[in-house]
Amino acid sequence: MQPTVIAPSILSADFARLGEEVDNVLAAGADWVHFDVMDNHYVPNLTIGPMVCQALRRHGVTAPIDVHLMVEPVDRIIPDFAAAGATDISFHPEASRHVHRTIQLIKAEGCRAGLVLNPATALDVLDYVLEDLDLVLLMSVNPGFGGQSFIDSTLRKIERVRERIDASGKAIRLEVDGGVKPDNIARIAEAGADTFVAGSAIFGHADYRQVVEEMRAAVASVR
Ligand SMILES: O=C(CO)[C@H](O)[C@H](O)COP(=O)(O)O
Repeated sequence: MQPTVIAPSILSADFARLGEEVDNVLAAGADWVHFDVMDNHYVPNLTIGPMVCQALRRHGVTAPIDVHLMVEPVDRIIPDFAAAGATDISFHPEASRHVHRTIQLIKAEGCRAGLVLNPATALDVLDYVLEDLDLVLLMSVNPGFGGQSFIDSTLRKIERVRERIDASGKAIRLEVDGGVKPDNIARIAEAGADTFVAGSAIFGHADYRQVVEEMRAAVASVR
């Protein structure tokens, strides 16, 4: 299993002070910046694009930027995010005509490639591409909005994906996104996740360091 990563989703940050918010959450001990891109087409919400990613790099952010593309079609925007400083780019299989080709495109652009599975997406989609991936991102809410409740059936899914990653023998991260909080993160880690996205739980709290430390301690208690 990969070392633990806590990746705050900036979807719940104060966009009017984004650079400062990202600085503060990284100073509080977060590992990655999780960057949610919504197009009002694949999901019914609209957020931020490559210019904002580039602005964070220009602001001085050096941490990995983990881009979650909720965008359809997806291929055209991938080079723009790579040029803007993304390190990890994940996409939904439904948003790509040719999933294998999209994975190769992300890698050719110098980024780590992830596939995102919605709560109702079957694991079959991993059958012929798992070993090409650097990351599997399991959504534990339906994509589109922050602040939703964790869907408990995701725990069984995390276990199944953990088995498949371990059987592959590859260094593939298992990331979970949606409704992750200090009081459920241990169960999520126990099921097999190593990378944890949390938006409202972190940015909705006055003390980012306290939440990040609480989350990391909860994960450490079961790993
Ligand atoms: O991808 C997302 C929604 O599509 C968000 O990253 C996710 O929901 C995180 O927010 P929260 O921790 O508040 O649930």
